[in-house]
Amino acid sequence: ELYTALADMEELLETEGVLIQSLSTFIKAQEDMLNRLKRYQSDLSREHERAGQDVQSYLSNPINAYTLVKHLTTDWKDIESILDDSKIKEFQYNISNYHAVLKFPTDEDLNGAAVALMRLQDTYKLDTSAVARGLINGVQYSTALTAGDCFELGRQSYNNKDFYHTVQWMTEALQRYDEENNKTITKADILEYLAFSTYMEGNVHTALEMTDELLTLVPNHNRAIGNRVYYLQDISQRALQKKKGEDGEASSGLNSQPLTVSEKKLGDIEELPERELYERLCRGEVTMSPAKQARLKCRYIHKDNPFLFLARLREEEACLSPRIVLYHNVLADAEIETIKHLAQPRLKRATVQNYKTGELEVASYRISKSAWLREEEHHHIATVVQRVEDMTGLTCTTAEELQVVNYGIGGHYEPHFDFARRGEKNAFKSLGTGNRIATTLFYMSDVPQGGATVFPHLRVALYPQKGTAAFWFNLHRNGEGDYRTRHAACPVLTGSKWVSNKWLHERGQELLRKCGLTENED
Ligand SMILES: O=C(O)CCC(=O)C(=O)O
Ligand SMILES: [Fe+2]
Repeated sequence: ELYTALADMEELLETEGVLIQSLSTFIKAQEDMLNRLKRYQSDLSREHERAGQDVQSYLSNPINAYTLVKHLTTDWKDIESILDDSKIKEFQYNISNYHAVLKFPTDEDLNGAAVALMRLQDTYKLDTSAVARGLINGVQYSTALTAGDCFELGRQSYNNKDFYHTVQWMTEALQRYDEENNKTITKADILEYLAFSTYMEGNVHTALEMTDELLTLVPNHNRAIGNRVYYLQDISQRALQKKKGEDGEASSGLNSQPLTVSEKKLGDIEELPERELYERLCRGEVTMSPAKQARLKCRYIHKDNPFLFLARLREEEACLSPRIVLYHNVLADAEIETIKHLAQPRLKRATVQNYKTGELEVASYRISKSAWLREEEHHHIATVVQRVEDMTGLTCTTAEELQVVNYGIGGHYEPHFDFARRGEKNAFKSLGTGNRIATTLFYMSDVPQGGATVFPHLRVALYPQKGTAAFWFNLHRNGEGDYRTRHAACPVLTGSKWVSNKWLHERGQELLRKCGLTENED
C-alpha cells in the first residue's frame, strides 16, 4: 500500500524515472534504426530512378551492373539485419523485470488514490471541473486532466458503487471529450457509464436520453439495447404508480408531501450532525464564538521548572474548557529530521482498535501510515520525551512510545476519542498503566491546505505549524473520559502532513495532576 503516506509515494517517482529513462533509450535505438533505413531507402530509390530513365544504358555500365547486384545481395541483407526486433524484446523484458526490483502501485492503490480525491472533493466542496483543470481552491497545482483521466476516475467510483461521483466525473469526461483534438477515450464508453449511473442516481429520463445517444453512435450495443428496454419499463411503472397515487390523494384530500431539506428550518449549529460540523470545521467555515475567542491568551510560561526558566514555553490557548493549548517552537528542525528519518523505513498502515474484539485493524476512517520510536534509538527522541515532561509537568514513564504519522493526499482520521471508553476492549488494560490521560501532538510539517486537527463539539481547529505541539487532557480529574475532546484529523488537501504523538497514561501522574474538588472537573 503506497498511497496512504506521502513519504512512500516518493519511491513511485523513482520508479517512473527509471521507466522514462528506459523508454528514452529504446526510442533512441529505434530512431537510429529508422535513420539507417531511411538512408538506405533514399540511396536505393535515387539509384533506382536513375536506372529507370534508361534501363539499357544503365545496365551497360559495368559499375552500375555491379551496384545492382550488390544492392540485392549485401545491402538488402543488411537492411534485414537492421530490422532486428531484439530491441523490442529487450525493452519488454526490462519493463517486466522492473516489477521485481522497483516499487509499483497496485490496483488498490489506484482505487485508494481515487477515493481520496473524492473525499477531498466532498470535504472541501471542490468543483469537479476546476479539479479537472488542475486547480485546487484557485491554485494551479497540476496540468489539466484529459477526458480519459476523468473517465478513469469515474470508472473507479463506479467500481465502488459510488454513482454520485461517477456521474460527476463522467460528465466532466464528456465535456473534456468535446474539447479534445486528440481523443483519449470514446464517447460511447463515457455514455455507457454515465447513463447507467444517472439511472442509479434516480434520473431515468436522462438515462434514457443518454442511452439513445449511445445507440446512435453504436446501434448494436447489446448492453445499451437491454438497458433501454429496462428504462422504458421503469418509466411506465413509475407513471402507473404516480397515477394510482394521484387517485388516492384526490379521494382522501390529503397532501402528505414530506418537507424537503431546504424547507426544514436549520436549527442551531450545535444540532448539526457531527459529520457536518466536522467538515465545516475542516473548511474553516465554523469558528468559536467571538466572546469565547476573546478570552484566549498567549503567554510565556515556566511552570516553576528550572529548565523552562531558561527556555520559556510560548503557550497559546486554543480552548479554555476543556483546556487545549499549543506550545510553539518546541521541536527543532534537526529533531524533526531525525524522527522522520528513523520512522520512514518503518511506516506501516495505521490501525485502529476494534472496540468489540480489541483487535487492531485497518479502517477507511483512519488513512495514514505510522511507526513507533523508542527513546534508546536516538538521543533526539530521548530529548523530545524529556521535553514532553517539561511541557506538561507529567511523567512519561508510563507513556506509550512516540508514534510518528505521515498522511498521504486525502489522508485523514475521522472523529474519535484518544481514550478508551468503559466496556471497550483495549490494549492498555493489560499494561496496567491506566487510560490515556493526555495527548501531546507534535506537528512536524506545515500543511499548505487541509489537514487541521479539529474538535467538532468545541468548534476548535488547530492548523499544523512545523515545530508546534498541541496538548490536552483526555480524562477529567476523576479519571472519567472527557467526551468533549472528541477530535479528528481533516483530510490533507495539499502537502505532506507529518505528526508525532506521545500518549501519557494515568499511572504515575497521581502526585502530578491534582484531583478535582467537584465531580467531572476538567
Ligand atoms: O493528525 C492529527 O491531526 C490528529 C491525529 C490524532 O488524532 C491521532 O492520531 O489520534
Ligand atoms: Fe486522536
